[in-house]
Amino acid sequence: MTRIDFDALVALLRRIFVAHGASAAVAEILARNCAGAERDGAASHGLFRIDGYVSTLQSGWVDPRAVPVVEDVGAAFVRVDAANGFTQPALAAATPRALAKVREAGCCVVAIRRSHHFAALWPDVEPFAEQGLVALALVNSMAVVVPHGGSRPVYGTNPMGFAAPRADGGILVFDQASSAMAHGDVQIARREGHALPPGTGVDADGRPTTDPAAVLDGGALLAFGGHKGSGIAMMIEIMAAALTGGQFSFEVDWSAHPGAQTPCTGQCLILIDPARGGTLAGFTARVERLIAQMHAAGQDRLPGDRRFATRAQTLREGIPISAERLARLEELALG
Ligand SMILES: NC(=O)C1=CN([C@@H]2O[C@H](COP(=O)(O)OP(=O)(O)OC[C@H]3O[C@@H](n4cnc5c(N)ncnc54)[C@H](OP(=O)(O)O)[C@@H]3O)[C@@H](O)[C@H]2O)C=CC1
Ligand SMILES: O=C([O-])C1=[NH+]CCC1
Repeated sequence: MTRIDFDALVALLRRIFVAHGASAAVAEILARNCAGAERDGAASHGLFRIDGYVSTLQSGWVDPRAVPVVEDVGAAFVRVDAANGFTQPALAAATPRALAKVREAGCCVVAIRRSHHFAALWPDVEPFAEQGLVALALVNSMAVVVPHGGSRPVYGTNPMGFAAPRADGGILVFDQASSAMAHGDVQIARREGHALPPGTGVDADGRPTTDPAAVLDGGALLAFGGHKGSGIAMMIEIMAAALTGGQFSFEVDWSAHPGAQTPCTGQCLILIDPARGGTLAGFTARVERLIAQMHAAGQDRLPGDRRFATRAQTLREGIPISAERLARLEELALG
């Protein structure tokens, strides 16, 4: 293992995206996003995803030069047509308008459609919480999750990311799939030869299995927490696809693009100015009171703590990377 500096990793990933057809603006956003996941130790959506991005770009399934179209459709509603590009550039394009609406109306819905999301959600919500806002992001993906009691996949792994400001200027963040495990982690388990915990998925015949290959090759994942997670996955389909005009996970059809891996669906963000419920200081004091009770009850760490600790360490010491992976990235950067 060696270590790479965050900025050097961003520069290397930027070269890979540009070499595979991305515009400079899209490459910059995706490179920061993916390097940020690796920096934070978010393995399922860091460098592990680069081969998937590249094979998707080579397949012609996504437009890496897409220019998103931002539509102002109400006092607190912004719609974005990502134009078959990646979601993060569409969100970046909508952000100034959305922030202006939050300042005016106290809240804003951002509804993004025709968008590819292949990443973690916390990068989508953290910047808003750092500006004193509460942010909730919902994304659907590709049909790999069986609805509770069903026998074939309908839902995506449908993550939700939530962030809120804290009293000390920090933020509280959670970000999780609504499946028992993220699809990326099942792929990592197969690569590393690990069994899955019982209750993660079923094989092609609908039988419970702990074999990641059986889940990935014709099987499916289960929602976390039985019917409760299944209900959340359903809600996310409605918010990220029905509300935005994006595709449901079961509508994603990339069969004409062998190698494609990025689901083209939709994303919904809800931004709220907590000061409208009183004052920002009052809100953050209430958040701290809740956190104090959680700690007092024995919760030893908050969601986000592991990532923030990893981030602090890797920014200090560099991001660990194997020589083999670094060589592979250098090779991909040549196009
Ligand atoms: N784009 C897409 O379509 C999809 C993306 N994803 C992404 O995959 C990533 C991983 O998802 P998933 O595997 O479900 O996430 P995890 O189960 O690893 O973590 C979910 C959340 O719980 C927190 N957490 C974990 N363990 C504890 C603990 N013991 N006590 C308190 N909090 C804890 C994590 O904080 P911490 O981060 O600090 O560990 C995180 O905020 C997410 O970033 C998600 O957005 C998933 C599905 C689809
Ligand atoms: O890990 C996951 O479940 C996914 N990540 C991007 C699409 C689905």
